[in-house]
Amino acid sequence: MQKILIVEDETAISSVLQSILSDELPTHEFIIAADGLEGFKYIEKEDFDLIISDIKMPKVSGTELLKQALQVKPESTFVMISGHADIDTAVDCLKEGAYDFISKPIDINRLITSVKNALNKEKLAKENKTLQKENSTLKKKVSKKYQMIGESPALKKIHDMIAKVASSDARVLITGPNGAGKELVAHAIHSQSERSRGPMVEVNCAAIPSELIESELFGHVKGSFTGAIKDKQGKFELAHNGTIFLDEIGDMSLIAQAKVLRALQESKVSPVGSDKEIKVDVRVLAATNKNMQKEIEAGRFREDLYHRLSVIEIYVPPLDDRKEDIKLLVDYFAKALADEQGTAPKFFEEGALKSLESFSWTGNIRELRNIVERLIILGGNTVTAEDVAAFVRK
Ligand SMILES: Nc1ncnc2c1ncn2[C@@H]1O[C@H](COP(=O)(O)OP(=O)(O)OP(=O)(O)O)[C@@H](O)[C@H]1O
Repeated sequence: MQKILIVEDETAISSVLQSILSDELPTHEFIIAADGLEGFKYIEKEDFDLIISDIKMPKVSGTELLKQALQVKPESTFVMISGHADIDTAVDCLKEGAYDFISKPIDINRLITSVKNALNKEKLAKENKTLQKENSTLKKKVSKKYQMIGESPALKKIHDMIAKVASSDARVLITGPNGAGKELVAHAIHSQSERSRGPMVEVNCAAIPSELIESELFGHVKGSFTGAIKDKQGKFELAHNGTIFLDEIGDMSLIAQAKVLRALQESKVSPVGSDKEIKVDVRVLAATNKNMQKEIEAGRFREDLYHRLSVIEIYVPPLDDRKEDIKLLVDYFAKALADEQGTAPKFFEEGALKSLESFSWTGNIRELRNIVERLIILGGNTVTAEDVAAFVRK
């Protein structure tokens, strides 16, 4: 039940207020306090959805009550009641944080509107808080999904680099073989940066046909080419105030590279078929498994774009160069998979771990994760070296 506190020293007025408002708001509970002091005691003890307070009262005035209450309960919503003589004080109350004021003699319609609006505001504020909580839980879940496990010197160095670059807007090129964790690095940079409140938009440059990449990145207007049946926003625009992650940038066509270069130079994008330019504030992260020097020498990648993208370069080494992380990764994946399936995590015997460490992991961490999943499904309750020998062909 929603609760409203009426603080008023004139009992005639407080009972009229209560009677009018309880007709309008029959499901609300009303509590009356005879002065500011009593009102404050109630506020300390209970939470009210709305406090209606007279300004002029003996002992503690309405203004004082407002200040004190907002100190202990900053989210309280106040509607003040003022006499003709204290309109200025009423305006001051608004500056102090009151939601509204009503002057005496009280106009009933004005009172009801103000009270309903104030309650609505309170309801919206509560809903907003719940949404914020849900959002932070979701963010925590997402950041768990992108957790980077490992304590090898190589991984520690990567964590240090991420912490250093996250706070800046510098462009970062993340290099390393397939499945090594480049996407995780990109997510970690975004989530540790100021931009984490904004979007992170990922584009897999290798997966988009070259004739569509321009429209994908910069958007298009209806009718600009066959199939453009309506206006479409590009990924750069969608990433405004956030981060764009250009994955597999080494596979981007030279034509698209020229367009991206222009977007980076001017911080503006032009949708296909439009002469309009849209200003975007986007941090660019890119990743590739290609050797960029070779790509440049072969004329497949523009050197000027490479320099623009690689202000900072983070190299994620293959798993074979950090085998000391295998045990931690196996434990982590075993636990994550058990959580997903709602089962107890399986234990990997020392012998099983030793075998896994002896392999060469060309598919890197992605491959290790798949093998752990296979062993959990096919192996015994405890995964042994024999299980590894039986189910992993290396
Ligand atoms: N250090 C790590 N801790 C936990 N999981 C990891 C780690 N590194 C990679 N992974 C997991 O391995 C898989 C591959 O990682 P990711 O996609 O980041 O690699 P990538 O280098 O971007 O690969 P590709 O070049 O193929 O896109 C993902 O499921 C990722 O969550």
